[in-house]
Amino acid sequence: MGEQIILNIANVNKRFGGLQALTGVGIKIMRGQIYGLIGPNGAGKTTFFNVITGLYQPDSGTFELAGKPYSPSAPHEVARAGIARTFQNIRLFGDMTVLENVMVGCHVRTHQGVFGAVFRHKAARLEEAAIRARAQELLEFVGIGKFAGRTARLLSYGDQRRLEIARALATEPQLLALDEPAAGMNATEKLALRELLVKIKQSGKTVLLIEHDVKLMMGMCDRITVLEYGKPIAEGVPADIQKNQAVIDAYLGGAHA
Ligand SMILES: Nc1ncnc2c1ncn2[C@@H]1O[C@H](COP(=O)(O)OP(=O)(O)OP(=O)(O)O)[C@@H](O)[C@H]1O
Repeated sequence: MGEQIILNIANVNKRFGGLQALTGVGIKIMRGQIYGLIGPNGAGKTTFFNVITGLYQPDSGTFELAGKPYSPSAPHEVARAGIARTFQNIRLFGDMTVLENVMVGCHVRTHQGVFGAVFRHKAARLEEAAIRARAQELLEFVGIGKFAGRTARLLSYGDQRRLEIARALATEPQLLALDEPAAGMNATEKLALRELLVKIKQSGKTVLLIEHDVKLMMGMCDRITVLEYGKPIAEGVPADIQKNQAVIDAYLGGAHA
């Protein structure tokens, strides 16, 4: 089986008024990789992520998902193309149950959609049962199956992040994009997150993530791109990134430590 490029983005430029936030940024991710985006504060990581996922309009750039051009013109277009994302600040339906949160994600890919579910035709009822089972399966997969009936906002912080990941997986994405999934986690939760991401990779999914914890990234990513002041300064396997002088300088630079 040959390697397949799942995400191929080139030459992204993005300006905010007088600030050139991204200059000639690109990324090439192979299917089944965990791919990391790192860089000091203000390097442009979130901006690049927001461009990829349709939240910000780029000034230029080419975008391909699984060999097909996709338009990052709006978040729903990107979701339909097959990129699911999570956010730095957790965005769950806090008053719904844990299971229902994942079921919402499943509905993105079903025939009946939300209206079918509301009007409860027979076909919709059958599909609803299948969705419920699939949602439960995803909760087991991310390790929070026993909390299915709990109100989402009552989950611990780490488990809410797991729930977000389950909900994103429910849309059956080609690419899972995670914005700082370890933010606010303690060391134990971080290790558990790393295990989960490796498991997701082993299930055949591709993951792109931004993360500030460089050590965590080095131990988990297949490849890493480093941004500084909106420009790519290094790309490669963690062992090479760690030794790269430009990367070391960027992190030790102090101005944005
Ligand atoms: N909506 C916006 N309007 C104007 N400037 C912005 C906007 N979003 C980001 N910027 C600027 O673009 C630059 C890159 O910011 P960005 O948030 O992408 O960096 P980052 O690498 O994600 O940083 P951090 O690690 O702190 O999250 C910064 O100088 C920031 O102030």
